[in-house]
Amino acid sequence: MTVDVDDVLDIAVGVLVDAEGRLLIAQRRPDTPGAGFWEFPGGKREDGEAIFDCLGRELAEEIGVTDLRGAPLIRFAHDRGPRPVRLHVWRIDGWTGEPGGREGQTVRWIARDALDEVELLPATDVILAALALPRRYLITPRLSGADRKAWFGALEEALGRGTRLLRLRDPDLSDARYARLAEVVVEQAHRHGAAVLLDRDADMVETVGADGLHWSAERIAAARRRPLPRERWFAASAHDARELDAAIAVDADFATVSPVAVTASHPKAGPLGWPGFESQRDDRALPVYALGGLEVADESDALAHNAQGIAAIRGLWPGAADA
Ligand SMILES: Nc1nc2c([nH]c(=O)n2[C@@H]2O[C@H](COP(=O)(O)OP(=O)(O)OP(=O)(O)O)[C@@H](O)[C@H]2O)c(=O)[nH]1
Repeated sequence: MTVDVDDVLDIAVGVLVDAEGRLLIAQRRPDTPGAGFWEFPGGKREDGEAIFDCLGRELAEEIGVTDLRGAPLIRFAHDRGPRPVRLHVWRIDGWTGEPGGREGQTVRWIARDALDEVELLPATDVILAALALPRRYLITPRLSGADRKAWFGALEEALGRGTRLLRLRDPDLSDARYARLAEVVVEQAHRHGAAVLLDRDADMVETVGADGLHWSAERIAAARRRPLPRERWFAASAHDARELDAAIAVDADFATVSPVAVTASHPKAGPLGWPGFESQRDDRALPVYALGGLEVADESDALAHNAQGIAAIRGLWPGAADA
């Protein structure tokens, strides 16, 4: 008998999101591993089956929906459940049919802010982080040396165009000046429902009412534990697999990996390219943005290579491309 060295099971998972933003969850039946826990519907890939075909088959069998419309959300491996699995998770925004428990399982729609009322399968936190994060992550260009009015005008335009997550980056500013800027930016961003991450000490997040931190790979390497509670975002910069592992070790919610392409801000760094990005990112259990020389047109490549989306300074800053 031959032993399958890759004994990780490939599982296709679909997160159905309705018009109100609620999610469809199903309770595992009593006779299955993980019985009683709630999960997103899905199941094991059969030999030779394409993963999206597997998703279509499982969702038709389990909840009676077909004709799925959606996009890949995240692929990650974990061994926190009954057995090691690699989850291929899709966000599904359109389908045909009325979802219901076709195999005797209970299913229900649940608002995201009610999810702590139910016991979810371990590692669902990774899926929820990916769902909560946008496809685009704006890193602000330096304000120092720029025209202040134009900078704030561009920020307003970016927020108006739908930016929902940004990192305030200005390494030239002292902590005191950075904190003063952060207060203004947080207020402006919150008016648009956008979250702001800072790259300084954890205390400043509280002081200026920001939404979290994004630390450099050096700072992550020196950190002993997560500096913020779970309610805030904690993000990490990484450039390779080792730095991503360091981010996971301090319980980061998500990371960036760079540089994917040649960048204006770091011209000397050799780009990874998409295959390099995907092999460094691998199937680690956290959302990872692709960063470095990317723009909106690169988003579909990013999704195809297991990225949460793209992070960028110039590529997402209004007017930067023509500057
Ligand atoms: N469907 C689903 N499975 C998940 C999630 N997270 C997670 O770790 N898993 C794991 O992935 C595996 C799914 O296997 P399954 O038993 O449901 O697959 P299946 O529908 O083909 O089952 P079957 O063997 O009864 O036909 C389980 O070990 C489950 O614990 C999730 O969010 N959704």
